Amino acid sequence: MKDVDLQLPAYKRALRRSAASVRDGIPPRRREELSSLVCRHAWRWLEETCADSLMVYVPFRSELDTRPLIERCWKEGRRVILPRVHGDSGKLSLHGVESWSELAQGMFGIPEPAETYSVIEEGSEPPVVFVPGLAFDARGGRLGYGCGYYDRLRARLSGASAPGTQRSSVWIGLAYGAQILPEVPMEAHDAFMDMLITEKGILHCTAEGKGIDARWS
Ligand SMILES: Nc1nc2c(c(=O)[nH]1)N(C=O)[C@@H](CNc1ccc(C(=O)N[C@@H](CCC(=O)O)C(=O)O)cc1)CN2
Ligand SMILES: Nc1ncnc2c1ncn2[C@@H]1O[C@H](COP(=O)(O)OP(=O)(O)OP(=O)(O)O)[C@@H](O)[C@H]1O
Repeated sequence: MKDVDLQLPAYKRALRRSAASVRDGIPPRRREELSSLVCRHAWRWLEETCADSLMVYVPFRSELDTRPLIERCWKEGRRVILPRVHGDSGKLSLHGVESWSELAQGMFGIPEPAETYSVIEEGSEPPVVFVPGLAFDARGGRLGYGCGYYDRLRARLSGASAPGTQRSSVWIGLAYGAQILPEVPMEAHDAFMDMLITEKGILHCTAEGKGIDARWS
């Protein structure tokens, strides 16, 4: 094992702590304004795509608030899919949800659908996945809470497409601009995002992640 391998977990832990405190430091009213802008950008993008279903998350702690986007999707007849955490297997199950009343506090205090509720079968997963995170970079690098739920989901969805074909789902990180860092450390199992949406607009991620300020639309 190389020195860098030994140091990476500690570096990721420190980065998680500092990214969480940056996010917590955005005043609640400002978080609400920024979230509303991000949801508008996300909806604008969704209107241009023909995806009739999408996976999204319900926010907890100081995360970007996706609730305006979820309500817009319900109003306009797009299918909203939410994850449920399975702490024992480390898996996320996916569920179609049509109103807030279908959710209850799950593990970590996140509002989640019930275990048996409108389960999305493996192999018919959503074409669009909106992803939470502590920090992102312009390559599409992402730092989560460190349990690998979204990395495992990504591996599962990739495996579901036929060998030799391109992955069919688009992964989009939703974040405040303050969460975009010059570089987030990525390991072999970490899933890259295809796009990021912040209050500045939409960024199509590239492996080089260069020219970040010029590429928001
Ligand atoms: N809104 C939302 N839903 C989500 C996620 C998310 O990031 N945001 N997830 C994204 O994966 C999954 C939940 N993942 C989570 C993983 C860890 C912790 C957590 O509280 N971790 C502790 C540290 C635990 C440890 O170090 O062992 C902490 O942060 O204090 C919370 C949620 C699924 N649903
Ligand atoms: N495809 C996978 N199969 C099995 N284990 C995985 C897979 N992807 C990630 N993991 C495991 O998940 C753990 C957490 O990974 P990492 O530190 O990258 O989390 P994260 O991406 O920041 O968090 P999260 O996705 O929960 O928000 C690691 O121990 C890793 O080995």
